[in-house]
Amino acid sequence: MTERDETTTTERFTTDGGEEFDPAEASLDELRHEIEDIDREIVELIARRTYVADTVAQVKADRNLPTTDESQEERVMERAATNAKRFEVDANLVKAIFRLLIELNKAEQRESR
Ligand SMILES: C=C(O[C@@H]1C=C(C(=O)O)C=C[C@H]1O)C(=O)O
Repeated sequence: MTERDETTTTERFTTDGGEEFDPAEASLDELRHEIEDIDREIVELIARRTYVADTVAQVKADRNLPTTDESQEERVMERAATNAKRFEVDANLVKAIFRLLIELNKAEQRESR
């Protein structure tokens, strides 16, 4: 008997293949799968945001408007902070992410002009 066997009172589970595994590890695995799904959704949302911003860029180009719209950027940043508070996440962190998203769009918009 190993030291771990003597000290643990946790019920033992087996995988389909009959190997023993730690239930704490199993839930860690489930949680990581959940994170994986969320991460894919985040990338999908970034792609959607980028696509719409590209369309905005085309409209601006057609109307001879500049790529950058600082007042719109301020509105986006303010909304990001409001939503961060609503969902109880760090507003500075969320704002930093949105700053990056905006810069990403502007870099792409400049390239396509
Ligand atoms: C997408 C736009 O173009 C730029 C990018 C923005 C963004 O990514 O949110 C906001 C303002 C603009 O500087 C826009 O004007 O709405």
